Amino acid sequence: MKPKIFIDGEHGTTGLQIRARLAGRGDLEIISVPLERRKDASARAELLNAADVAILCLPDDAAKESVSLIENDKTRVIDASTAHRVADGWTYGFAEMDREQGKAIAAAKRVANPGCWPQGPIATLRPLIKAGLLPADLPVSMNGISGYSGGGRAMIEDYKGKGEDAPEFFPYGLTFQHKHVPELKTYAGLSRDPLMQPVVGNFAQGMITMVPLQLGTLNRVPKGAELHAALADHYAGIDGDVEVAPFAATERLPELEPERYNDTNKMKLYVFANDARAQAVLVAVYDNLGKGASGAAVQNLDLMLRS
Ligand SMILES: NC(=O)C1=CN([C@@H]2O[C@H](COP(=O)(O)OP(=O)(O)OC[C@H]3O[C@@H](n4cnc5c(N)ncnc54)[C@H](OP(=O)(O)O)[C@@H]3O)[C@@H](O)[C@H]2O)C=CC1
Ligand SMILES: CC(=O)N[C@@H](CCC(=O)OP(=O)(O)O)C(=O)O
Repeated sequence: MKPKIFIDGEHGTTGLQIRARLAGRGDLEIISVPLERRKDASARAELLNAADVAILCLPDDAAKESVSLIENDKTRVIDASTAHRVADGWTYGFAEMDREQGKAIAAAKRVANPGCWPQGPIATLRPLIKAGLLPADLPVSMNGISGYSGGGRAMIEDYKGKGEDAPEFFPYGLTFQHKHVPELKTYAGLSRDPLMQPVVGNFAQGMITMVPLQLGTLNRVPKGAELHAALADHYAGIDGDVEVAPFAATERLPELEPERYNDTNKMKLYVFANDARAQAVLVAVYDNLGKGASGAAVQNLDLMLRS
């Protein structure tokens, strides 16, 4: 029998992308709620309990409701919302973050799909902190730019409605309480709250995250080549969609543009450094709707179905 997959929120931005990525998959049976009944709890409960895997592409409160509607031991869940990312009993769905994380996801009943912003900084910081090259108590800031699809249907409609009048570069999160701070802190392995300074741009899809590092105050200042070697070593041992670019000193790199990996599940990491200044920047380029959401959800689904 083919595994039954229910995408709760299948008519929203993330849900539609997951549907598109699963279209033509003869190994799965997609079970579905009609558009007009998408918020009907009894219709969703029926499908949630019939599914082998339910993928939740909903606002946080609705995702929590969906989990509470599951009354059996069989239905496994991938939650794309922020609701369960640091919750007990949930496995964080970033398969490449550790050597064993893919196995943990494969065995899990409840998987929290990562947020788009934290994945890049986690991908770079976690291996470097684990390798002892950066201390856990390093004060970390991150910045970056995301396409407006990161804000879901409401933001997409807002940007499309404004057209040319939409801001090209719009910083937000200016109270420094972005909803991704807890998962970024937890999975990067930081002991202090990171400062997140996101920007949304006037383009639909794709993102870049950057973590600037002032290394001069550390007891032992790592060289750029050491940071790069530790990252390259981590990802060389892990099957997945994260790649580390060669270490190169360069003023500008044309491939550093946010839309570069759109419609893929790829994430590419870079280390830029100036040893004389004891400064470095860790960069990640990926698709907010790919590795940042729907692509990661499909990657996690495949891991879970193989177990
Ligand atoms: N967009 C992105 O880049 C990313 C999004 N996410 C997360 O994924 C989740 C979905 O986001 P996204 O797809 O962007 O959001 P959208 O707003 O585009 O889609 C959400 C969907 O859920 C429906 N919905 C809303 N409330 C309920 C409810 N109570 N019961 C059932 N369905 C409901 C919405 O219907 P209606 O539109 O009619 O309200 C809509 O179809 C969110 O938690 C988001 O934070 C995660 C990573 C990245
Ligand atoms: C551009 C934009 O607004 N992006 C969203 C993040 C999208 C995302 O990752 O959402 P979840 O954590 O809910 O899954 C934001 O910063 O709130």
